[in-house]
Amino acid sequence: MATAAKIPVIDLSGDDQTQVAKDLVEAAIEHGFVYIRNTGKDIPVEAIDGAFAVSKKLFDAPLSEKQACTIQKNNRGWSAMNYETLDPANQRIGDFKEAFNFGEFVDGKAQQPIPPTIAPDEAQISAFRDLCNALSLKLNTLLGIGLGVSPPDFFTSAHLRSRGPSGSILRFLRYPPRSAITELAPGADDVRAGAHSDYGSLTLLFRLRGQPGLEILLRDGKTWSPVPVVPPGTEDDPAPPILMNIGDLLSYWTNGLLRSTVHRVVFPSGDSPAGLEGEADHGPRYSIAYFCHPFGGTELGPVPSERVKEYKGGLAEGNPYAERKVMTADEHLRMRLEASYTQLYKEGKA
Ligand SMILES: O=C(O)CCC(=O)C(=O)O
Ligand SMILES: [Fe+2]
Repeated sequence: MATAAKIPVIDLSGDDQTQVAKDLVEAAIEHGFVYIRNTGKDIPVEAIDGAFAVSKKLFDAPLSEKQACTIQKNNRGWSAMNYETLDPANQRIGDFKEAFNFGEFVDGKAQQPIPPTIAPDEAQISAFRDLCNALSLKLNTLLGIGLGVSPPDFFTSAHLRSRGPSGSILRFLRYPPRSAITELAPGADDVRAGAHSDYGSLTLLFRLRGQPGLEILLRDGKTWSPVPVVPPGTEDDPAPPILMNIGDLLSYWTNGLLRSTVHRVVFPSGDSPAGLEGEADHGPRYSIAYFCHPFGGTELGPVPSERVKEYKGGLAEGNPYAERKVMTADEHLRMRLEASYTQLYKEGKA
């Protein structure tokens, strides 16, 4: 039986920030994933609880309200069950999930249609997105310091709003239990989210206790390893850690030194795998992701860092996108969206 991934847990509030930066970079090189201990300093626990409450409300809203917000080529809005296919080469049908993507807000107002059911919560969603953005900037700064990039704020400055619009997205996700799916009943090989790497620079992921399902592809390129929601040492924290992972753009910027690790979400298997006791769940699963992107025109060549220059290793296993194929952040995003939303882009070409 698969054993839980041994992903390091980091406390960003450590006194020695140089050490924190180094630990973060080592985890990003070795695993591409790191747990950020959540003691409520960067993102208050109430803000996370509040965001999950709004997410539940959103997905429970009448279908017509969600359909009126159907996802567009700007990557904003609602994607219905099976609409997105994260691993088109290997999936029989699309992901068994619903998702809602929020792009930027201006003065607390969404710049896209949102379901009337959550209109009273608009400012709260905007504030949560801001908190995620601030933590992402902090992590980008630490990565720059830990890698010895010159200047150390190289990554962060590519993410400043003043540089221009970015593809950053706050995403609410709801995965129904297998038992609740009547049409297109999932078969043994079907997944809640197909194997993929993330499209931005880095991702923050919020999960709920007892709702497992995320797996990462290990360095052998074939073993899937479950990622516990509450890893050892964090059981008494006020909230599960925030999971941070490296996306394709930080892989490009570092010639693959930082790993854009392939991951997926599966249906619960029934038993708790070793290290995941208490995480066998049969109800719906909710998660929230913040996909941090630099401004769209950002060029993705390798950054000025000796560590990056010296790196002659490989790219993340099973990730066909870990090597740069395009020049800018916008071009990359467009390439990835075209591959996972075939219907949306086919309609446009007709
Ligand atoms: O729901 C999760 O745990 C992960 C979702 C994910 O990987 C994604 O949306 O990119
Ligand atoms: Fe992902």
